[in-house]
Amino acid sequence: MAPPTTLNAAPLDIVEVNQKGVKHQSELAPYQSIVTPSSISTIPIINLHGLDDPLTKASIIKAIDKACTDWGLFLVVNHGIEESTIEEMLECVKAFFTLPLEEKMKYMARDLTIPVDYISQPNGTLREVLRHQGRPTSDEIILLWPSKPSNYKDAAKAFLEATWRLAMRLARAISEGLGKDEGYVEGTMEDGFQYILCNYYPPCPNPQQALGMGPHTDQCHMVILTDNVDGLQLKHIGKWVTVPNVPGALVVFLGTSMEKASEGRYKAAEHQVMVNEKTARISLAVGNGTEIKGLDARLHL
Ligand SMILES: O=C(O)CCC(=O)C(=O)O
Ligand SMILES: [Fe+2]
Repeated sequence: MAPPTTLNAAPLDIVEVNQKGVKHQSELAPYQSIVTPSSISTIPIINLHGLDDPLTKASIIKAIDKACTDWGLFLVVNHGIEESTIEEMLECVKAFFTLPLEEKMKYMARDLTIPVDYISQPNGTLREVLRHQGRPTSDEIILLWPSKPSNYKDAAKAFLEATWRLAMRLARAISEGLGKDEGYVEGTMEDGFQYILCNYYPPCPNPQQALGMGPHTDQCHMVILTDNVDGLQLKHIGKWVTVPNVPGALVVFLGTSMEKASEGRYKAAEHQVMVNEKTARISLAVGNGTEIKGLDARLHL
């Protein structure tokens, strides 16, 4: 068996980021002074193959603990979610956002009791977002999810269930990395809440002058995210670092309740989103956390 590996992403230095079309720091607006020129700034990519093998588990747990401590964000490969499950969900979400506006508007929540919502251009951004609960769920809730494209409900159910299983595996690994019982974090997620934000960012002719989403942290234990192109940025030691879109990898980052569960050892990842001049970007951000009930759950979306 191959030893577990903690691969390092290519250094996010100015040259590499420039090759991706982002301008030099001095040409950017202040909030986009983003580039970390140091080659030591490499976002960890953790290979989860071997996480269930007693021989290799400890070193993977150590790598996860280090990534959580140093970054609050890491990429995972061999994460156990089928490529086809992710692809189908991305395709469904893309198809949803290409529907006519009046069709999408059917999902605008009329009141706070409805656990599905579509918003066009929140806070003056160009973004569109479809968001809904993944857990707890029921046939009645799933009925409210988009009916177009026709496979949306099945694709979302499969994707969200697989994502929750991955969140549980990571919760166990994180607990051990914290020196606690394996079930420490998982125990707080027994009747846990899960939500998905499907974000669509159209191309923007002046990407230097706009942000897809401003700086924030998310209120959950961990977000598991996939996208079709770079755009997500993490604040790391005072600088914005672009999180690379690595084929086959998922992004994992910590939310505010994990900061609390870790008694401050880990920090919630502050992040923002850049827009792209040429390419529309879709991201699926799945928040996984503790139980949240009733109206609070709806407000949390
Ligand atoms: O689009 C992204 O990469 C991040 C989205 C995000 O931060 C969110 O939905 O809370
Ligand atoms: Fe976020």
